Formats: sequence, C-alpha cells, structure tokens
Amino acid sequence: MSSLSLTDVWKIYDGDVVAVREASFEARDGEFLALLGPSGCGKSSTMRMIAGLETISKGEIRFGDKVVNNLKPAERNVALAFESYALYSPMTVRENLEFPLRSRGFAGSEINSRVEKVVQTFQISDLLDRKPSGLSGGQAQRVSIARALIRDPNVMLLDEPLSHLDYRLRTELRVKIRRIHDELGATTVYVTHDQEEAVALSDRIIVMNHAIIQQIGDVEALWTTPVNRFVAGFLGDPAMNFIDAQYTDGKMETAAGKISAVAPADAVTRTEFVFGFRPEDTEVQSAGEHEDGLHGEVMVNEFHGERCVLTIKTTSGQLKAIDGRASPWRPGDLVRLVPETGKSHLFCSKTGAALQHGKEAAA
Ligand SMILES: Nc1ncnc2c1ncn2[C@@H]1O[C@H](COP(=O)(O)OP(=O)(O)OP(=O)(O)O)[C@@H](O)[C@H]1O
Repeated sequence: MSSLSLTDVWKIYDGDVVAVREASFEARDGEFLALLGPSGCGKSSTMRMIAGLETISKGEIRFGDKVVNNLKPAERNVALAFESYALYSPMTVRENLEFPLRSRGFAGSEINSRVEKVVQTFQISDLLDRKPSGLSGGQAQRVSIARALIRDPNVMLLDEPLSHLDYRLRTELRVKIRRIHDELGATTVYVTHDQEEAVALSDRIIVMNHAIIQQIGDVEALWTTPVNRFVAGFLGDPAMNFIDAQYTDGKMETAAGKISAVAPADAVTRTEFVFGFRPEDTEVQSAGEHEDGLHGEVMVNEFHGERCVLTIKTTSGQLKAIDGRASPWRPGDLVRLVPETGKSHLFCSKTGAALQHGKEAAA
C-alpha cells in the first residue's frame, strides 16, 4: 500500500483545453478519498493521469516517495474500475476475473479462492461463463469492480463504478466497496458526481469545479465552512438557499424581508453580499404581523416520510425549507422564513468566496 500525492498537476488537451488546473492533494496511506464534482469538471482526467492512462501535462504524481509520471499503467499496480467497464471481450467473466491474478503469477488455489470470494460479494456467480457482450450494463459494472478489487493493489481508482446500477443495488454495493477498502487497507480514490455517495463512502472529499479543486476536507468541514458558494451549494439536498442581501442600519435587508443579527453589523464591511442558509436550518412560521423574516407563499409541500420539503415563492426567488413530518402548510399559505442565523453563510456577490467577518475566507 502507499500514499498518493499530486503536486501542481495540469492536464491540457489539444493545446488549449484545460481539464485539470494545478491540482494538488494527498491521499494518505489507506485513506478513502472521493473526487466530487459536476460533469466535465476534470474528475476522470485526474484519475486517468493517476492510473497512467493519460500523460501529465505539468506537475508530479507520486506513490509513496516514488514519482510515477513516466511509469506505464501496469508498473503502477493500480486497480481500476471505470464507468465504461473495459472488460476483455473475448474472455468469459471468470477469465476476466482470473486475468489480473494469472498475470501476476498467483497459484491456482489462490486464484480459485479469490474468484470465489469476489463472486459472492458482488453476486455474479451465475455470470461466470458469459462473455461481456452477454451482460447488462449493471452486470458488467459489477464484474468490473470485482476484477479491480480481486488483487492487492497499491492504489484503487474507482471512477463512477456504480453509475449503471439501480438505487438499491448502488447503496448495497457501496457498503461492500467500503468494507473491501477497509480489509485491503488500500489507498482509494473514488470519482462521483453524487454527493450522497461521496458522503457515505469517504474519509475526505475533494470538491472540483471547472478544472480546479475548490476545497478538500471531511464532510463536517465542507458542510460548516464551505470556502465558496459552489461548495456550499453542491453539498446538501435540497441545496442551500442563496439570496442577494445588503446591510443597512444594522439589519440585513433582502427583497423578501429583513433579518436582524446575521452577524454584528460592524463585522460586515461590505454592503452587498449573498446570504446563504440551508433548508434544514430554517424555521417556517405564519406570516403574521412580524416584520422580521423572509416573506413568501407556499407553492409545494412535499412529504418525504421523516420530513416535509417546502418550496416557497418570494420576491428573492424560490426558497426551500425543511419542516417536520406533520407540516401544516398548504399551497397558497403566506409564511415567514426565519433562518437560524448562527448557521448561515455570507458570500461575496462577485466572486462567490465565503466571507467571514467581512473578509474573504482562505481557500
Ligand atoms: N481526450 C480529450 N480531448 C479533449 N478534451 C477532453 C478529452 N477528455 C476530456 N476532455 C475535456 O476535458 C474536460 C474534463 O473532462 P473529464 O472527463 O475529465 O471530466 P469529468 O468531471 O470526469 O466529467 P464526467 O463526470 O462527465 O465524466 C471536459 O471539458 C472534456 O470535454
């Protein structure tokens, strides 16, 4: 096993497409890292450079102390499971699973016991004699993960490995992936655009957007101290509410209403900013006579079992609030949203950077 580090790594395609810009991070020995971001942000390019499937335009990648920039994929001892499966088509599923072990000289009995184990784990015993062309997308994906995890790699790289599976199987298999990671102790990087998957699986999350790493941290850090509006909005479902606001006479004013005491007035040196608050940190009250709060009209109240999600139309745009399972509000009701100000966030209107006491937070 080994740690993995990237130092100022760039990927530039065709001379001018910057897919990854100055990426630097370290996965500690045995750590499970998720690389999270929207489509096209550069996640797969990062993974392919770590795997050795793409050249590195600039920068350095190390496994432990060793620079691997010029090593071929086979020399890096990485286990790969990519969304596109990449199974060997002339071979049966069994032969596909045995291949990485045979090519490393494992004994026959060891091969049999390892195949038996992954076949059980990934529920693919009835597929062993089929060729990849006879598998569904979800079945091929399970075989691909099983093949990646069958040996003892230095580093496991899993790129959207569960994307073709239904929700139930996805949640089941992610638990198994995490367990195998813990058993092997392998350093793992897991690419996903699904925040729920990243949160459930990983020790730390790297959030990427537009080729740039935005923030690296555990879930708690990303949740409570997002460095910018993108990170704040990417984690959480429903996402954080954002509204334009300004400070006047010690109160925060928005088009939808006033809120007192977001932060001491003298702490906010800017007059205009974006106010962010999470739906779960928002109290919903009857509009009443109170001046304080964000006023609006209930559009939808969705029942989600343990909670209800309200969509409220305001002059600052649509906002979301989470209420208890017995939420009384109905479409057309006039309500007042009172964000829990201790848990709210302020962002620069121009750059989106988080503001802390009027200053931009360090990334
Ligand atoms: N071989 C290539 N040649 C030119 N541009 C490429 C190539 N591969 C990727 N790109 C571009 O690089 C950027 C990042 O792509 P990448 O596949 O790394 O993103 P991603 O975050 O993995 O996206 P997705 O989640 O959709 O797979 C995109 O703009 C993409 O169009």
